[in-house]
Amino acid sequence: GLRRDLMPRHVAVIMDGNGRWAKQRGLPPGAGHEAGVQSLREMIELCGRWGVRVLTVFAFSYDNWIRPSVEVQFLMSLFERVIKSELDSFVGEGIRVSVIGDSSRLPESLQKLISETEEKTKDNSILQLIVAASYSGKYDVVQACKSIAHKVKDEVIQVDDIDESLIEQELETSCTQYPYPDLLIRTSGELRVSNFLLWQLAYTELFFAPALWPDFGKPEFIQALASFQQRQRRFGGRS
Ligand SMILES: CC(C)CCOP(=O)(O)OP(=O)(O)O
Ligand SMILES: [Mg+2]
Repeated sequence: GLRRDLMPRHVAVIMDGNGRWAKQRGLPPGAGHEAGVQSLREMIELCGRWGVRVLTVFAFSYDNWIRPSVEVQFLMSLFERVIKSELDSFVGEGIRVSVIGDSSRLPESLQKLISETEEKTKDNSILQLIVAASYSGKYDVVQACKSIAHKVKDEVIQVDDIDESLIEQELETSCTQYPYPDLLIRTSGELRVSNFLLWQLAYTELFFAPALWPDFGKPEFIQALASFQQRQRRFGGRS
C-alpha cells in the first residue's frame, strides 16, 4: 500500500489522450476533453485527500494554438465552464488555484475569471492546483531571462546575483513554495515532455502511463504513486 510519508509533495501531469479516447468512440475531440475533466476532478480529490501539496496540470500548451479553431474555441469555453462550476468547491475544499502561461491569448472573459479565481482562492492551503494554460516551458525561461536582464540593466541586481534561486523566482512557478515536481505523469503512452515545465523537471521522477487521460483514474494514479515510492532519488549522488 501507499505510504503517506512517501507521498510526492508536487505532482505534475501531462493529461494526454483525450482525442484518441473520443476517436475510439466515434466522437469529436470535445467529447474526450469533457471526459478528461472528470479525470481531473478525481485526481484533484485524491491529491487533496492523500496529502499532495501541489498539482500542476498541462491543460493547454502554447503549441496547441495551431489546432483547428473549433477545438480551440471548445477548450476555451470548457475552461470557463469548469472554473465557474468548480469555484465554490475549490474554496470549500481549501484548494488554491494558480494559472501559468501566456494568458494574453486567452479570451478576455476567461482572463477575468482566472484573476478572480486566483484572488478568491489565494489563501487556501490544502492543495495548490496550478493550471498551465497557453503555457510553454521554453517561453517561461525566455520571460525569466528578460526580467532578469531588465533588473541588471536598471541596476536593481548585479550579474553575480544571478543564481539558481533567482531564476526560480522569475519563472512562472514562483507562485508556489514547491516549484519542482517530484513526480511527472504523462498518459496515453507518449514518451516526451512536449515543452511543458523544463527547468523545474531537472530531478523529477518520470512515470509514463498507457491509459488515455479520460481512462486514468484512481487505480492508475495509485500505480504511478506506488512506482514513485519505490524509487531511490539520488539527485546525482552515489547510491
Ligand atoms: C488540451 C490537452 C489537455 C488535450 C490532451 O489530449 P489530446 O487532445 O492531445 O489527445 P490526443 O493526443 O489523443 O489527440
Ligand atoms: Mg495529445
